[in-house]
Amino acid sequence: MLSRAPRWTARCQETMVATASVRGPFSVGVGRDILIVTGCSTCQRFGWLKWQTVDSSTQRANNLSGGICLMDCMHKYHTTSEENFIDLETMDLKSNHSSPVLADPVPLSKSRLGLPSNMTPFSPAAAPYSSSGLYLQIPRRKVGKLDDVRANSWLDAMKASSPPRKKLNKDFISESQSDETDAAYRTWVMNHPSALTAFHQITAYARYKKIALFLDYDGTLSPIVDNPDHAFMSSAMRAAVKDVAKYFPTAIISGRSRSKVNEFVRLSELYYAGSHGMDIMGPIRESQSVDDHPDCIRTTDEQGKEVHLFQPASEFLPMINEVFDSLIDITKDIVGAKVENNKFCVSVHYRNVDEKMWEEVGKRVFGFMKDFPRLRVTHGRKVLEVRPIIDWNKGKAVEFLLESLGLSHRDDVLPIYVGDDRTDEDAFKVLRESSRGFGILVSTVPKETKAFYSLSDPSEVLEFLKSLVRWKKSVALQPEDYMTAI
Ligand SMILES: O=P(O)(O)OC[C@H]1O[C@H](O[C@H]2O[C@H](CO)[C@@H](O)[C@H](O)[C@H]2O)[C@H](O)[C@@H](O)[C@@H]1O
Repeated sequence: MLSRAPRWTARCQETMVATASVRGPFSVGVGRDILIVTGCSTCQRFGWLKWQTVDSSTQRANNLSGGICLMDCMHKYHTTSEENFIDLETMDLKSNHSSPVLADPVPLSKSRLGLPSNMTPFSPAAAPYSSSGLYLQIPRRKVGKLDDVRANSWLDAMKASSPPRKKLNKDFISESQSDETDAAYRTWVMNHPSALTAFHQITAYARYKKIALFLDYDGTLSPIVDNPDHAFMSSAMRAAVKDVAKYFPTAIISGRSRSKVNEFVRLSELYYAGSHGMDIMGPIRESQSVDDHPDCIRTTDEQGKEVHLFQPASEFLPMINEVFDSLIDITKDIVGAKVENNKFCVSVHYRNVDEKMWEEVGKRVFGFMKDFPRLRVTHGRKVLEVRPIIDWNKGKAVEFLLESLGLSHRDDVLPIYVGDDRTDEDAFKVLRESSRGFGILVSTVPKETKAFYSLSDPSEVLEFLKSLVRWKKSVALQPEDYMTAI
């Protein structure tokens, strides 16, 4: 049963399930209905709502009636972490549609999470509390009402999924709006300094360490373009990535299929992880934990080199293919919609769909995915991404690759992850929480992020990679430093 009592600021309305500030998993009940809300210990975000029938004499749930995911995180959602502060008041729980998955509508801020101002996501939590008063009285609701909770949020998320670029924005917003935008960006950059401006700081820290570089592809190495098949990287970027890979172990971790990203990058000196890290080709090292992993096999790459192939979602392949075909079919009459097969995930692009039709795209995709409880839908940049519900993401991929490279559990290793999208947050978080390395978010607009530094766009990423190489070459001229860093 529940070990901690929620701290309530209770309020219940028809359009809102409940208003509460709580810690840890809790349940809310009246009569025979309870609502269980759990947060995620990994993301420290609001997690799932489940509603259950409860035995009124024992107050124990005896029959699972339904559940919805309120975020795009699929970590283990059961947690007793005191860090899970949840503020339902901030959730806009209304609308009339039903779907199995409700994605995170907007980036969550500390206040949205209900974190007290003196508590960062990394600080130990506040005092424990007693186990009394577990149930909040809320009006009995029809399941339909709970279903109502969802749809507006995915539409909002679709709209917010790729804010207009700052430069473009300036063409059609007023000067004062532009000033405001710039001021917000400047404030944000103070909290997430530019990795170029702070380059000396980064290298000072990296001087006696071995850097391992992890790079996202779309929006990081290649600019965001309308046609996903045309997201080519420039030859200057290719040369820079090739160069950094000479000095630092470098991997690309993309939402694309591994073969597609390989085709774009065409560099054999890198390691590649496709499908949001669910398809990793990494080096063979003497790492028992990698070898022992049930989803990992030894094979050879195109050059005949022995490699590790790790595909933790391989059992989902037939299902993903089926979903891919169906999603093509159900969106074929929506002008501009494009469905992309990323092997262990499927992307439904709506960048080129008239905004008036976005809701229709969402309705059809979420409606269809209702029949696939083992798959989930997350939001990328003007794209809905369908993927297996497994506890695997880009953060896990970073850990796996570090292990494969023999770089885990070493104090002298500095992993750096550069990415622009929400799925990259899992990697930023892993690095931040392990205090091992740091993330660099590529963004022209302020975003809630676990990255430490920022870069505005791929052209700055290029500059950063070139600076790393220049720095490394200069360090290499100093033999003792070089030897330490190897
Ligand atoms: O993890 P990533 O490498 O960043 O991949 C995420 C998605 O990237 C691609 O879509 C994005 O870039 C396209 C090309 O610039 C753009 O048209 C689209 O709107 C963006 O969402 C890719 O096509 C998706 O499959 C990936 O999931």
